[in-house]
Amino acid sequence: MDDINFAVLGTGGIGRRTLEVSTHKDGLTPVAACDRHGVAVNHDGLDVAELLDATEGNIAGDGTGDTDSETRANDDRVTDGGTAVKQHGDGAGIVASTQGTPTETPIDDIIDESEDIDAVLLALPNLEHDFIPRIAERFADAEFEGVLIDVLKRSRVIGMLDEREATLTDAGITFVCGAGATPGLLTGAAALAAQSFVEVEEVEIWWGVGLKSGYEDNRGTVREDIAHLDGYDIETAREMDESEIEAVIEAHDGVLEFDDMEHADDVLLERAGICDGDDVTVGGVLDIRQDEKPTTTTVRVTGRTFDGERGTNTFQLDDATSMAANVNGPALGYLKAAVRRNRAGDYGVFGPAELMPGF
Ligand SMILES: NC(=O)c1ccc[n+]([C@@H]2O[C@H](COP(=O)([O-])OP(=O)(O)OC[C@H]3O[C@@H](n4cnc5c(N)ncnc54)[C@H](O)[C@@H]3O)[C@@H](O)[C@H]2O)c1
Repeated sequence: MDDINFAVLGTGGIGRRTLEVSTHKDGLTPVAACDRHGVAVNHDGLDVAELLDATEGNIAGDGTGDTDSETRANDDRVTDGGTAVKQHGDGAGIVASTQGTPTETPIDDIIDESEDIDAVLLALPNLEHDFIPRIAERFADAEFEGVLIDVLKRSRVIGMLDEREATLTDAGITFVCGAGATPGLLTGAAALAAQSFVEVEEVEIWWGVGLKSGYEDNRGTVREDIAHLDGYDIETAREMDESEIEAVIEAHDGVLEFDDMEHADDVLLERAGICDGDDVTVGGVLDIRQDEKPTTTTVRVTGRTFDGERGTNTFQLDDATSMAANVNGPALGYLKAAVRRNRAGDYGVFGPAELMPGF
């Protein structure tokens, strides 16, 4: 396969690691990246090592995906407990890199360069449900022909992308949604595990994440997960200030447990014809204070075989594999699969299970 030039929107916890993992994969050249305040573009290839050094502990964002850069640009609060790490304001994020330039329109700046970009990975917070679908529309309006891929989690966003499918198809865009770990790797694993059965009764996804870098480096992920806790939703989580987030983490001793989450694995498995979305459950445990996973990530698919047996196929991730490895390896793997489809003229909206053996 020919080389792939790609861009990353959002260089927070996920986006930074996307760039790093891509340097270990064949044929992937990162040519553009942006965060809320800055953009870096080099069509010959970004210097990933320099960009990562410059943004270490220095993510421009608070995990809300706020589009209101005016107020943020003048906000230079130090939010890391008093050390000198900048999270907001002048010099935060990509603009700290020698490759970065400040901008108030980071996404439009990438869209302006998109004629020479094959694929764009969206590693943005999704605390406004239609944030990512609206960005997809902007790429389509600009006549981008290529791949868009996100790692979003919420079930209802998939419907919003489906509503825009005709626009995306007409533009020549292949959009892969929910292509991180869960949804993503684990959805694909469930689709594979289901192949033994002629009827799938239940899919149980149970994840464990230990975030060695904690809240500071994974603001979008942690804030969005808090929205799944009892008593919270996406609006309340978006409005919380940093001290309120820290207080929730403190009240749970750093360990947040989630049952029956609204994760898109259900709609993504249903749209691939694997099972009914109602038969899919997702839960897990997030430990924000240590590297070790609090529980082993497991996918259990229970079904009936053609010859009358009932069984459960189980897929487990090794506890040694980090969230960053399990989101970004698959995201870039799905990106490559999507570029193959796009180059073959296959456009529209796809989930990770649709890129696996059919059911
Ligand atoms: N599917 C999965 O398995 C999985 C796992 C982990 C995280 N995620 C998702 O990945 C996403 C990113 O999480 P994170 O922890 O990296 O977030 P983060 O807060 O660390 O980083 C977000 C980045 O987006 C940038 N950004 C925000 N608003 C922007 C705007 N309007 N324009 C341009 N850039 C903007 C910020 O500056 C920052 O660089 C979240 O939606 C999270 O839920 C998915």
